[in-house]
Amino acid sequence: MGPSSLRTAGLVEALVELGHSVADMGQVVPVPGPALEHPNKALKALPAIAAWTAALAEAAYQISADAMPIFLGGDHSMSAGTVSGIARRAGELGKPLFVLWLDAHPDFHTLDTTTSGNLHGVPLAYASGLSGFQGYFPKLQANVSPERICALGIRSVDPAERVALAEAGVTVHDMRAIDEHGIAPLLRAFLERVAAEGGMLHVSFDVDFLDPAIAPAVGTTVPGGATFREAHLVMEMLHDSGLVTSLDLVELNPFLDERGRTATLMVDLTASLMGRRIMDRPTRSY
Ligand SMILES: NC(=[NH2+])NCCC[C@H](N)C(=O)O
Ligand SMILES: [Mn+2]
Ligand SMILES: [Mn+2]
Repeated sequence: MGPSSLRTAGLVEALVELGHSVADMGQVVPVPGPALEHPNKALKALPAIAAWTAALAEAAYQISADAMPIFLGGDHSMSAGTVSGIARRAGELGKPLFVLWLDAHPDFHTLDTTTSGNLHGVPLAYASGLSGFQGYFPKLQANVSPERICALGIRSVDPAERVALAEAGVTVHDMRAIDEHGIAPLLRAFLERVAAEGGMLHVSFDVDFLDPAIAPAVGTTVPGGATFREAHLVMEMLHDSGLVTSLDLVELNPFLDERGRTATLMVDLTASLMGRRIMDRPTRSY
């Protein structure tokens, strides 16, 4: 329902109004795989998510050759496919891939460490090449280097994730860091790294990055998220950087929305990322 809701809220129209040409590629179709038995009995919908991951990785790899793909979810397990597919493309282009993970959660579980069994909790670990997916998820053709990942807005981390993030060397800017330093300097430092290395930048935007007061339509709300102004600032800085090459919009659940306000906000934030601005700015400000 998430993609339909984003379309209904006018995503395509907003992009066209900004001068972009948009091709709606419709739905990715997964090919069902065999039933899979895993020692972690908590895992939910493992064969289905493995099939989605394979189909999305292939779609992301293909589309990223000549367009800026925007992937509409669906829950965040989608990004196991999109990030790994983009990583394969980046590898072929000989460009380092960076990932900005906008989320309340790092989604850095493996199939062995998740206790909820919800596979939207694992995509970043999978796309980073962590072990513990072999034989269940598609074999990774390329991964994103964990040192090139920046997770921003984090405020709910499980114990196993905390350990794995530190071991892997992921940059985590939690809400405390945002409170203390402001969101702009943290993002600016990351964008400067991407630019210095001539990298591609994939942005994975989970609705629960936002404060539930402005974005209620998500199943995993956590209080104390990014404000309306912080979120638009992030999007505007990303636009000004000229570095973003692909985007995920995930976790929107319209059944939980109030008069479409979350869907509308996600469309408006995407518009900011794609060039909508209040006033023209004389110089780049990131
Ligand atoms: N994409 C998300 N909303 N992820 C939430 C994950 C929450 C928790 N860490 C879990 O693994 O169950
Ligand atoms: Mn997430
Ligand atoms: Mn989340």
